[in-house]
Amino acid sequence: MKPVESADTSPIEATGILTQFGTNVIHKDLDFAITRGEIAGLVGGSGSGKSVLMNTLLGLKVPEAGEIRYFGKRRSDLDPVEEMRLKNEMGVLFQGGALFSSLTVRQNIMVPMIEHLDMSKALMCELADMKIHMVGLPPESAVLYPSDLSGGMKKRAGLARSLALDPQILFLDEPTAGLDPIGAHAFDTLILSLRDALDLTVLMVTHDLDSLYAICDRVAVLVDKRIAVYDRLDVVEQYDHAWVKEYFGGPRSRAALSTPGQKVATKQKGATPRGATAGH
Ligand SMILES: Nc1ncnc2c1ncn2[C@@H]1O[C@H](COP(=O)(O)OP(=O)(O)OP(=O)(O)O)[C@@H](O)[C@H]1O
Repeated sequence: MKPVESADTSPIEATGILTQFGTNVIHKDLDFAITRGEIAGLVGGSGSGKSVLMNTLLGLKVPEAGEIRYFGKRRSDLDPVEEMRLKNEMGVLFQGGALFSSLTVRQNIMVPMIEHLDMSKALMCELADMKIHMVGLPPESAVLYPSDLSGGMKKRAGLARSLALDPQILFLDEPTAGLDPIGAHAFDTLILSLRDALDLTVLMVTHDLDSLYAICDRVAVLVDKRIAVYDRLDVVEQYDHAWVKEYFGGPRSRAALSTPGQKVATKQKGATPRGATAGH
């Protein structure tokens, strides 16, 4: 399912983005392009517009100006079939998992399948159970309801649903929020292994410094309504901006860098210990 892909084009490239609500300008002259196969972190102060940017890249909010290309093509140039396929290429894990409380885990995962795939229910069940296995949930969780799940299990169930249609791009909104350090570390490891196994491109909005250091190839900083810097963390840390200095030079960042603990085996820049819970 790679209809709009061309080998060396960015899965998502946004240029000159302007978004606003009434007179409240959220992004101005914002440029951002994700490289295929990377895990990109997106950080910024509270209210800086990270979620709005994610929604804009997902196509849920139309920018007032600027252009977003998906695999090199403008959304407005896609025909209805390509548009539908593009939607299926983007999986999203919203904060809290956003599971339907009246459906079991398996049924939750089947929701996008029923909407978009033409196959038997039996096959969908089988696929849903594969996703359950993929995210490290026990098989018996298939018939549990969200209220029966722990916070970490809910995240995994949400992740399984976001993978239901085998997307190429995965959007994660605060995936480790609310998890204890051990659960968060396990989730980081899962994201990394899924990226490698499924050749995913991942955009992760997070306040979790440990996650940033553990699994992100590059980190984008959203300040002053635009992406001020988007690079490896060792470069971002040195970026000359007051918010960046405070965020990456503050006590929590130092804790993330120095606390002994587990490491996520990663192909990128040295993995970083997860110790104190980070956030801001
Ligand atoms: N539907 C909306 N209508 C009006 N204003 C909105 C809407 N959605 C978001 N905003 C505003 O856009 C700005 C950015 O919000 P956004 O949720 O993207 O911030 P954020 O960086 O994700 O913050 P946080 O880290 O606290 O979650 C805020 O000022 C918010 O009030």
